[in-house]
Amino acid sequence: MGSHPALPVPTTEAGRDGLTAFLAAPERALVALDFDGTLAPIVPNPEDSRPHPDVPPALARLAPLIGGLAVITGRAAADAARLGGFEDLRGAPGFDRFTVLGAYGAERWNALDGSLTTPPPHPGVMAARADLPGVVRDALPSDRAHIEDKGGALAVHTRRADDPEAALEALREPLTLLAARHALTVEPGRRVLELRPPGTDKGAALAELVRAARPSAVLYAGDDLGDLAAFDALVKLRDNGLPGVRVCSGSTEVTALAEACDLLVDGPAGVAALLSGLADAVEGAAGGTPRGTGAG
Ligand SMILES: O=P(O)(O)OC[C@H]1O[C@H](O[C@H]2O[C@H](CO)[C@@H](O)[C@H](O)[C@H]2O)[C@H](O)[C@@H](O)[C@@H]1O
Repeated sequence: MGSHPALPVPTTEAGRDGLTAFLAAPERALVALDFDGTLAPIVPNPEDSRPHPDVPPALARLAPLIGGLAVITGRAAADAARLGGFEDLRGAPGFDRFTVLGAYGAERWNALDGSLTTPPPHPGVMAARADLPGVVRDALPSDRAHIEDKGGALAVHTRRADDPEAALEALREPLTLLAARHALTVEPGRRVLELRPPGTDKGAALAELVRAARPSAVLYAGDDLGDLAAFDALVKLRDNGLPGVRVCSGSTEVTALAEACDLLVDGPAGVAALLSGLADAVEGAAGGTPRGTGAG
């Protein structure tokens, strides 16, 4: 890896190779980013989630310099586009190729035309919706949890409970049984257990983006347990010859990603600094001129 003062150095050799390959041909590189905890700081109410203030300018600088930019999130795709302010970026340089893969890859929002693709409602979600309030009440007679109805999935949050970790543990078994009754899967996350349709994950979503865009390198950043599937997919892609970097947006709530990553940064502020550092490095290498129109 050449010297780029604005860029942190990955701690693994594969990560350093990934970043070197990224910077060698940024106009063919793919950047895929998780939303909550990676672009947006964690807040008590999911509806209040917004990108860190340094994220939009960093994305605006980076998008025209690279081959492809995507958000892969557990949020509904339309919700992420709205909360992320991505609708406002439509028409901005480089955002014609920007896409949000929501619901762990089951939904897609395209910045090019604002189109949204969602799967038909899953019967298990519809059935579990009716049972869920009672199951939560029975599991937590003396504490509270908040149900987030995402349309295609149901998330039970304990962040606002008196004892969030104990509440999560009390919910784990009853929610697992409820999910099994309705052919759903339980997706654990930061103080949340989500009931969602099976059949996709962030690893499959990332692999599909790579299959479609055929980038020369890929960088994925995430913070939560659902992002481990994307880390695993990136390792498989690397085994098959595609260089890549796994970036962890660090937190004290989830440590598994920090142990599995090539580069640890300090939460969404650190992710924004990394994105901006990438733009600096690309612009520096090109003598201040944006590098091209991309391959995505
Ligand atoms: O894949 P992501 O973009 O990371 O989305 C995962 C879940 O994120 C949201 O929940 C998390 O963020 C909330 C807002 O900061 C926080 O209150 C909660 O404790 C976190 O778990 C979102 O609400 C979920 O729907 C997403 O699945």
